[in-house]
Amino acid sequence: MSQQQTDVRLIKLINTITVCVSIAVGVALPGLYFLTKFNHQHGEVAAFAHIHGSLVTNAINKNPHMWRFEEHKLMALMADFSNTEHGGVTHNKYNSVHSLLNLDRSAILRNDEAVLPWPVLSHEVTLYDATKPVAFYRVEQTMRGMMIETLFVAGFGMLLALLIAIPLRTLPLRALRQSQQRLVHMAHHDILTGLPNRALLDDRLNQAILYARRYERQVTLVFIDLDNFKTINDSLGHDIGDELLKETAERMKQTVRQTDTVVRLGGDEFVIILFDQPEKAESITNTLQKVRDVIAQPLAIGSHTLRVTCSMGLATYPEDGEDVTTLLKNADAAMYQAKALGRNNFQFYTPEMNSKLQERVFLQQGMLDALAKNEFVLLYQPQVHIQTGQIIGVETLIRWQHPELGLIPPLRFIPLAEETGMIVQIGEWVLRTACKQNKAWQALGMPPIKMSVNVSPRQFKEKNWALIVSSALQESGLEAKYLELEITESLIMENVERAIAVMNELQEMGVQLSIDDFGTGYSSLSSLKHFPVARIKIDQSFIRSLPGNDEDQSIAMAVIALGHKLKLKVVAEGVETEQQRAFLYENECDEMQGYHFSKPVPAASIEQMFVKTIRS
Ligand SMILES: Nc1nc2c(ncn2[C@@H]2O[C@H](COP(=O)(O)O[C@H]3[C@@H](O)[C@H](n4cnc5c(=O)[nH]c(N)nc54)O[C@@H]3COP(=O)(O)O)[C@@H](O)[C@H]2O)c(=O)[nH]1
Repeated sequence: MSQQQTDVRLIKLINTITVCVSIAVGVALPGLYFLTKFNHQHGEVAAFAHIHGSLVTNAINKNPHMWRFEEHKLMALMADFSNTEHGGVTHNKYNSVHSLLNLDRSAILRNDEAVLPWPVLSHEVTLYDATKPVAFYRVEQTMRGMMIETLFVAGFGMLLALLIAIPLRTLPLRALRQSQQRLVHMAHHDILTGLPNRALLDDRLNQAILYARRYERQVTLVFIDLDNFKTINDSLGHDIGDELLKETAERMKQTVRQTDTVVRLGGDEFVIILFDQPEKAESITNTLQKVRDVIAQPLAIGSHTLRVTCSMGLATYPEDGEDVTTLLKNADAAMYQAKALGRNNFQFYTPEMNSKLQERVFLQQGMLDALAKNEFVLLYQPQVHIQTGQIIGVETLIRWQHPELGLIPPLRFIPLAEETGMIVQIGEWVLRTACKQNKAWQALGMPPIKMSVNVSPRQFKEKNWALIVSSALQESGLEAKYLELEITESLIMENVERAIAVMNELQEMGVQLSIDDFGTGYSSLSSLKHFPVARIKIDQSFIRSLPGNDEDQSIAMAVIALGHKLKLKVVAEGVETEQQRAFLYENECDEMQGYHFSKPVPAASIEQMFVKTIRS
């Protein structure tokens, strides 16, 4: 049954109850009053008739032949009884007419000649001489007074019924109306922020498009996604995340015009409909800048001061789409482009963006069963001891052998896997395969080397991550000391305490840890000494311009010195030239990895490298 039908039924029920209660009060009250009064008066009249009747019967019995002639005496008796208290019975306030009647019911005596006002209540008793009926005694009383009183009570009853009926009907109807309004509001608004939701977005955007079509104006749809919301939500909890969303929503609302609509699509995704735009880019840019600035303002929640940025994508009617679905799809594509371009910026939609989004969807769907179809492959890049030139380990690097797109590099699908959570399964597969491969190399008689595996933030946050690592080691039979997990600096900095706890757990298992991309993640140098890591990897961006660039020289030398002071091994990434190798050799960097020695290669190539090394 629809909500509308239920409501109609409820209204009918409320009306019926109101009518029933009104009738009960308005009719039953005077009815009850009348019945009580009637019974009382009827009883009184009957009592009078019996008492008087017995007195007259006494007179008859005393003087069986003469009582008919004792008119005065009987009259006095009747008058007496009709106006005074007698025998414990108080006389009724309504006048009574007492009559002594013949057997043919013609009057012998009557105490009052006045005609009693209608309606009249009467009671008759038969008078006997011995056992023989000789007369009747009748008492009559008017019910007029009682009827008038009943009318007053009826009037009062109706007033009371009205007083009850008004709130009885209006209160539940008001509550019903309020609940209907609440339901309608809930159906069109987001509960957390109070902003319009997707359903209302369709309606408002349609209206805006119709208006723009008629007056030859434009409508711009801005798709907004908060950049680092997920990290905040995961690390500080949902309550803080909710507060952040509420405040961000309020800030956006305050920034745009009242005719514009801010919508929450869900999660950390918002949409703004910029209504009635004169032209496309220029005037909008100011608004977008304001929205971006207002979102980026620091926000104090509890003891935390939070900063979020946002990525925005824009699609404009009519140029980028003429209906709600197309505009939304294109603004979404533009937003993804903004994300891909480093976040915290806005992008206007271009048709090429859709092909990127299509690829994204295509990859996302393909990734779901790529594991089952065995489409992922691992390459291994040697890590070399700079002083001896010996391979001391390899870094595991994934590739996706796509049946249609060919070999896909990790940067095209790992961020997507990270976003969708698929990285957890993929990462586990990489870990297990890498451990088995290293053990297989050992079984082939190769000298034991260290196998480095990249750990993504999402994987590291898994509650049972350490357990997965231990199970991969057990399953492969690889000793923990031959496994190294590479964790990025920014991952550690997301939640330093937890990262240290997990790293300690892994270190206790005997697994080695290294900090990847060192120098790019703003880790505080003081906290570095608490990280249970064995190695730091200088990011390739600092190696690329060596030895020519003075600043990169200083950074590389500083990282090497810092690492050695903390008793850590230092590895240089992305070493491509002999000059770079020489610089690192002179500055006592411990290990290196890069195209200068070898690109990432399949497992068989690593085996051949070892065979060559042994032969030479
Ligand atoms: N979570 C996981 N991340 C992974 C995994 N496999 C790879 N990745 C990450 O993807 C990023 C890109 O990797 P890739 O394209 O494989 O690039 C690596 C090397 O090929 C490249 N490299 C190495 N030497 C050189 C060089 O001399 N020049 C040059 N231009 N590039 C070089 O560097 C990448 C290795 O980077 P890093 O991991 O920082 O050591 C990359 O971030 C991978 O981490 C995976 O299984 N899981």
